Amino acid sequence: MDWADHCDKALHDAHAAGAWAVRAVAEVVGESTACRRLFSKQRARSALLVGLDNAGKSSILCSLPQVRQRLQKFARDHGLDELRVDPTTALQLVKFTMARSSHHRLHRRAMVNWHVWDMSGEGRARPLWLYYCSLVQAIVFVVDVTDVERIAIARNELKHLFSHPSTRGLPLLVMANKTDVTTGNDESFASPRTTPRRIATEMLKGMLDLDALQVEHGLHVKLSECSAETGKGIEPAFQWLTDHVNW
Ligand SMILES: Nc1nc2c(ncn2[C@@H]2O[C@H](COP(=O)(O)OP(=O)(O)OP(=O)(O)O)[C@@H](O)[C@H]2O)c(=O)[nH]1
Ligand SMILES: [Mg+2]
Repeated sequence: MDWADHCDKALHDAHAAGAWAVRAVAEVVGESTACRRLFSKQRARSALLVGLDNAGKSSILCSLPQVRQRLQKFARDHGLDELRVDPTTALQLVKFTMARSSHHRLHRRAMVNWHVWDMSGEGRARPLWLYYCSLVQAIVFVVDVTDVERIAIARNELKHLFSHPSTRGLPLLVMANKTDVTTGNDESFASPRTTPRRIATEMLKGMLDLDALQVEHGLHVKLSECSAETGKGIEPAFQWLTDHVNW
């Protein structure tokens, strides 16, 4: 029996016996790098964080507890009173770790080491999105729900991004950000009599053509409300991504 057969048989037997046996088998056959990779409880995965300028992409990352703690330490070490998020120039790479939920049979509480490419949303920097999308396993698209005037531009940019063959089948997390902003009339966009000031999340799905994108490109899509200002909805959204990224 050669090595590949040995691994196949070990996997088959382990599946039959239950997940605990897979771990035991992994220890026995763990000499092979390929096998170690197969059974490893950690994965490095990359995501592209995009959306129009001022949508709140960098603020969202900074409000993740894993990232915020590191930034606060940096601020303390450098005598800074407050952390300010400036518009991103071109791109920045932000790394953090998140555990997968325990529903995965073989890799309970497995860890994903996220490498998130936080891209500038400025018009002239958007062509970079297409270059970086071939390097990632997930896409996060941030929309500012108060930016009613530019929602059509956001939709076109999202569509353009998913015209790239590398994005096919990738999980897409759409974050409806700035939901903390009160407008006096939350559903105002639905009423032609009032000035539209905030997009209701249930309307965003249609406005971004998410159903069509999902069907056309075979995507896993999740639309999440959030606020980088209050931190609400950010962790659960990234938890979804961590659970749905290709293992
Ligand atoms: N009220 C409110 N303001 C927010 C929220 N998220 C971000 N902002 C503000 O929106 C502005 C833009 O935030 P950024 O995080 O720099 O936006 P960005 O998408 O990274 O922008 P670029 O890097 O230029 O593409 C900042 O003034 C933030 O303080 C939010 O959830 N609520
Ligand atoms: Mg930014």
